[in-house]
Amino acid sequence: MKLTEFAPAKVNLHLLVTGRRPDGYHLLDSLVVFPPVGDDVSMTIADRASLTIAGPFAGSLTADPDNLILRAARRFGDARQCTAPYAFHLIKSLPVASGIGGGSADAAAALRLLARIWACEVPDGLALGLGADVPACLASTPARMGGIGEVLEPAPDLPPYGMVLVNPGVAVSTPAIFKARHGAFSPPALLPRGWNSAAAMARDLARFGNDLEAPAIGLQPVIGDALAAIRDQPDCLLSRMSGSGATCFGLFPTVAHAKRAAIGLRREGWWVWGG
Ligand SMILES: C[C@](O)(CO)[C@H](O)COP(=O)(O)OP(=O)(O)OC[C@H]1O[C@@H](n2ccc(N)nc2=O)[C@H](O)[C@@H]1O
Ligand SMILES: Nc1ncnc2c1ncn2[C@@H]1O[C@H](COP(=O)(O)OP(=O)(O)OP(=O)(O)O)[C@@H](O)[C@H]1O
Repeated sequence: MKLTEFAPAKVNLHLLVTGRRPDGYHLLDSLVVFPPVGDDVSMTIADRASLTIAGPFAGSLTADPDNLILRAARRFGDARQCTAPYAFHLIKSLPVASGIGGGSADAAAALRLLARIWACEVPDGLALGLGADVPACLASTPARMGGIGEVLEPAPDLPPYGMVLVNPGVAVSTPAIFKARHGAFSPPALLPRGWNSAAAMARDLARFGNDLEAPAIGLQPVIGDALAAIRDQPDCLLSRMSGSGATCFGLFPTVAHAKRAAIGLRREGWWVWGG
């Protein structure tokens, strides 16, 4: 029997660093959404745990025991005092270390697969122990993220909108970006209960940026080029970086506008999606 879970990208529509815990982790306020682009994780019964990887970004990863999928399976097995003798297969369609939570999404998909086959809930705290983005990716529904990533509240009602994602071909280390961030902390965003148009949503989000964008551009200036290229597309309502970068997104009035913009954004070495 083969079970499959889609592991959608996570996009931070805004990302404010609101404080720092004594252990060094940062407190965040973010609105996260999960566009319909991502990896696929499947699982079959086997003699022992294993992982194979295919897909456009398979070459950026090794299927070693440190892979977040195998880490997630081990942790879940340990929590249930059993092993997880499953063969996982990952189709890696998202760029690696790119601010859209690909590894977190894969780990969350592995947890969902095991929860399905074991007919149980994922134990409290297990997702967060794998990474700050894993709790949000476990649910993979729009959410307002707080704490270091573990506080998840319902997102405002979202209107229909189009989105492009652009990764300018550079991998970015999340700890390095947090370390490069200096200055005051931001207050959390004040957002309405919902928006009835993409333009209204973009207008409000324009007031709250991504506090990691400037440090990321400092380390990888090509991120600034990606943001400018998105902004230059017809009908672009807002362009920002997601997470710790380097992937940037643009908001558009409709999916059709976003798909058109994605065609205009194609560059050698860039990964582009629109939908
Ligand atoms: C920037 C975001 O993408 C926003 O959604 C996430 O907070 C990052 O989540 P993630 O990649 O799952 O992060 P983790 O693997 O838990 O942490 C990597 C490193 O990022 C830093 N980190 C991460 C999350 C957080 N709230 N504060 C931090 O300071 C820490 O140095 C940590 O050692
Ligand atoms: N299945 C996986 N997919 C991607 N990266 C993985 C995976 N397993 C382990 N990793 C490692 O995790 C690190 C972060 O990768 P990931 O793609 O999740 O970063 P990210 O998109 O910047 O995440 P975030 O938005 O949560 O900061 C990489 O250095 C990568 O080698």
